[in-house]
Amino acid sequence: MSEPLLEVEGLRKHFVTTKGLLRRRRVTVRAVEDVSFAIGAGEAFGLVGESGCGKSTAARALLRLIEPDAGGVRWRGEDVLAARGARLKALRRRMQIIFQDPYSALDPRQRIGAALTEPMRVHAIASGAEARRRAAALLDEVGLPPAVLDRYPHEFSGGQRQRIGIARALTLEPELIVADEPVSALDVSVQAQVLLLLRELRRRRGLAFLFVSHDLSVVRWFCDRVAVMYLGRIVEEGPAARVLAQPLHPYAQMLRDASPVPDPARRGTLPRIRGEIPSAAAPPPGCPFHPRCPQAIARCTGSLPRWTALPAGQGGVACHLHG
Ligand SMILES: Nc1ncnc2c1ncn2[C@@H]1O[C@H](COP(=O)(O)OP(=O)(O)OP(=O)(O)O)[C@@H](O)[C@H]1O
Repeated sequence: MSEPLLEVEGLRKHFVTTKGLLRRRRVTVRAVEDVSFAIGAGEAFGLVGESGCGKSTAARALLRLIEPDAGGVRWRGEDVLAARGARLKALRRRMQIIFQDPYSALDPRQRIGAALTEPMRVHAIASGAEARRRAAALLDEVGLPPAVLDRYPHEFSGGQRQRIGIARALTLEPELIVADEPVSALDVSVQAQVLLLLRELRRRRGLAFLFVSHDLSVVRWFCDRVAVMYLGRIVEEGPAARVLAQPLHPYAQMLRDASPVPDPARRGTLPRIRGEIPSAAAPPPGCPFHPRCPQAIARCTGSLPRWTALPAGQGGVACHLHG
C-alpha cells in the first residue's frame, strides 16, 4: 500500500449501561476492545463479523460520531482524535458515512433538495442555484431524476432512499466512504443494484471504502482487503481473495462456510454457524472465540492470542493455532 489514507490503531470503545429491575447494576459493554487497520487511497476495505461484534461502533468511533475511549485515528498522517473546530470540520468532509437505514439519516420534514444542499452551504462549497445544480447532478449520478429535489423522504422506496443517502454522502466530495451495512435493509432484488452503483462510483471517483457487513459474499465481491471481527477485536485480516479462499482463523472459516455460495451443488449442505456470539459485556477469557471453536486447544482458554503477521502481504491472524 502507498501512504495510507486512514490508519486506525488500538481503537477502543466501551459503553457503560445499567441492568436489573432497579437499573442499579452497572455493566460495561466492551463493544470495541482493540481494533487496528489501515486503508489506502481508493482501496475498499471490508469489516465483517456477526451482529454485535462491534463493527458499527468501530466505524462510528473512527468518524467521531461517538468518541472512542482509547486508540489512535490518523487521516493522511493527521491525528483525527485531537482535531477540533475547523480542523475537525475539514476532516469530516473527507470521510462520509452511508447508513443501513437511510430513512433514519434523512429528516422527514426536509425536502431532498434541502438535504443535499445543506451540507454544501455549511461547508461553504456552494449555495443557492449553484448548490441546487450540483444536487441535481449528484442525483443523476445515483440514477434519480432532478424532480426528486422537491420531494420528501417518505415518497421513496428503500432503494431510492439509499440512492439519496449515497448522493448526500457525495455532496462534500469525500475521499473515503464508510458504508455501514449499506444494503442489508433492502430487498434482495434491490441490493445488487445499489452494490453495482457503489462499485461504479468507486471506480469513477476513485473513492476508498470502509465497507461494514455481516455478509462475507458481499464483502468478497466489493472489497480488496477484509478484516474479520469478533467480540471487539480483529481476528484475521488480509487480501479478500486470500481470506475467503484460505481463511486461517476458525471463526473466519465458520463465516466462510456459512456464507452463500453460487455453486448450487453446495447449497443446502452448508454447516450452520455454531453457537451464538457471547455478550460483549462478559467476553470469555483467553481467546474470546474458544467456547465456539471446534479446534480449540488448552492454550485457548488461558491467554489471548497475539497478532501474527503472514508473509508477503497476506495479512495476519490472531489464533493460537497459527502463533
Ligand atoms: N449505545 C450503546 N450502548 C450500549 N451498548 C451498545 C451501544 N451501541 C452498541 N452497543 C453494544 O455494543 C456491541 C457491539 O455493537 P455494534 O452495533 O457495534 O455491533 P455490530 O457488529 O455493528 O452489529 P450490528 O450489525 O447488529 O449493528 C453490542 O453488544 C451492542 O449491544
